Amino acid sequence: MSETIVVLDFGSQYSQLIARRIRECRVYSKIMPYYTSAEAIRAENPKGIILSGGPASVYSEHAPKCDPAIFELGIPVLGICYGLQLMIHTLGGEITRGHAREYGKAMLKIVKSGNLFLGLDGEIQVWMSHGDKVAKMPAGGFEILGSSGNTEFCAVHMPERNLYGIQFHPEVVHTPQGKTIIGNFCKNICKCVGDWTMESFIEQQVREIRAKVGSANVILGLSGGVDSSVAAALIHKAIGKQLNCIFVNNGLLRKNEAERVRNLFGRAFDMKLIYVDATERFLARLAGVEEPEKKRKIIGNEFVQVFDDASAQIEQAEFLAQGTTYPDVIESVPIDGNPAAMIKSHHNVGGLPKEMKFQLLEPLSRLFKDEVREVGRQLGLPEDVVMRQPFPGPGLAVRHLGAVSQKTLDILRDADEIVVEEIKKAGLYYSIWQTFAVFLPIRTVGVMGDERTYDYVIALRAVESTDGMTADWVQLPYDLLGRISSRIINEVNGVNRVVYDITSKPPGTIEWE
Ligand SMILES: Nc1ncnc2c1ncn2[C@@H]1O[C@H](COP(=O)(O)OP(=O)(O)OP(=O)(O)O)[C@@H](O)[C@H]1O
Ligand SMILES: O=c1[nH]c(=O)c2[nH+]cn([C@@H]3O[C@H](COP(=O)(O)O)[C@@H](O)[C@H]3O)c2[nH]1
Ligand SMILES: NC(=O)CC[C@H](N)C(=O)O
Ligand SMILES: [Mg+2]
Repeated sequence: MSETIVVLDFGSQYSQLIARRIRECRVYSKIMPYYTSAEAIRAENPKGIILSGGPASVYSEHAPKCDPAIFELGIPVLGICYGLQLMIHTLGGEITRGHAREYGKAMLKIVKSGNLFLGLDGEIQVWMSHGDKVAKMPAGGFEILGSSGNTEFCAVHMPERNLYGIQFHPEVVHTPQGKTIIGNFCKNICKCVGDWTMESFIEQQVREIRAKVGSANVILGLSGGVDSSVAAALIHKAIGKQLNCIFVNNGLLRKNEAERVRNLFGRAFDMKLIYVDATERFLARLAGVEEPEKKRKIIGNEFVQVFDDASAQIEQAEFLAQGTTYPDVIESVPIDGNPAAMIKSHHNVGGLPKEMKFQLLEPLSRLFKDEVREVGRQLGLPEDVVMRQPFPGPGLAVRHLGAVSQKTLDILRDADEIVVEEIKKAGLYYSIWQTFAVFLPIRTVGVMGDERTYDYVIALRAVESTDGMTADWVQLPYDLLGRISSRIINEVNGVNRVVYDITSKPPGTIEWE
């Protein structure tokens, strides 16, 4: 088992960031909801516990509280912001609404470095985001490690039980020494050696996959995207020919994608790859269908059927492997209850047919995306696979407004390829979340070579995002936009106008359907 630090989540927007910072110190981190019992936490055998921040106030009626026995486990605890306030409140101190709220940069004066601020002294810049403050410390036991202009008890320590609390956020980049502070907690205080590396992860997973699967067969839906590709490479390393990948060409893939995936995985990786060309099936079902949700439902259902048919040929297929990653499985704790309304139905092959009785194999379910990419690299996947931009399961259908046809999908494929080529040439592909072309089934008048044209419109979309939940349009350089536009109009038959989408999310969504 890897050394573990548990992050108790009180609904902070930064809980995942805390977990990632710990992993940057080569220590495995696990996020657990705030109501997890001290027993269940102890069962993880953690070297330390971090209490996250959170939107609530400890003195309010429905404030999320942790099991107070956590402070008696003999395991070091670091409370951050709400976590500090809760620790102090639980141990008999007093939290009140501060006179001045503190958001943004502040200076922390370190009065005692101790183990937490080892290597730091004097004044350091920290980032704050709070309205409550510690008004009174519990009687006895605590010492002050640092104060800011507004906050006397900004960093505190109880030596007897190895408890620490800080009012600022070390996990955000605006606390420049934050990494040192989290590193000090992991190494000096929790005594972790830091042996969580992707090499050790791969070795451990290979052993576990072999033990779990035995002599059975595994099937995996391979899309060519990052997650399923890395999962395939990892499982293949463990069980070789017992892995059966099913790659479905739904007729909605990018240009040359089918060939690329077959070459890489079938030939270069020598994987058992079942290639199903279901183009006709999909396009026949989609013929004349304009409504976006209807298109999505048809594609989802058809995927399941094709997958079901293909997997029926595989003997002793007891496991279904998926590229599920950590953000997919973290139990989110809704503190103020904000039920996200259904905007569009995202499709995965994950919606399995009911009759299939598979056990799931999800070897990446503890990793963040950047760790998944590192595993892919270590397994020898090329950079253009591990660094791909996300591509939606329903493919080009949600980037082609209205009813799709072979002819107009080809127009979109050609335009899309030019966009990706030019963005790569400009060195921007890997720093932008997504860049793509959208086909608009409307025609406008133009003039080419003195002749009137009446052709389709392509819209360009480029967005920055960290998780796809919110996004901002990218201010691409005008000359780059110009190059893309003239290449599309010159090289793609049927298009005579290119427009740029300058809508953020919200109010827009990233895909147009
Ligand atoms: N054309 C396809 N053939 C087979 N399986 C597919 C196909 N498209 C999607 N899938 C399955 O659906 C899952 C979810 O798709 P999703 O796009 O979320 O992940 P991904 O393609 O693996 O990675 P990424 O998020 O980087 O695109 C994939 O992991 C894969 O198992
Ligand atoms: O696997 C997927 N299946 C889907 O059905 C799907 N629809 C959208 N996306 C991707 O999700 C992110 C957010 O997209 P939207 O703002 O359009 O909802 C963006 O990254 C989209 O590309 C999908 N991914
Ligand atoms: N970021 C936080 O954890 C905020 C804690 C608490 N809600 C406050 O305003 O002080
Ligand atoms: Mg994908």
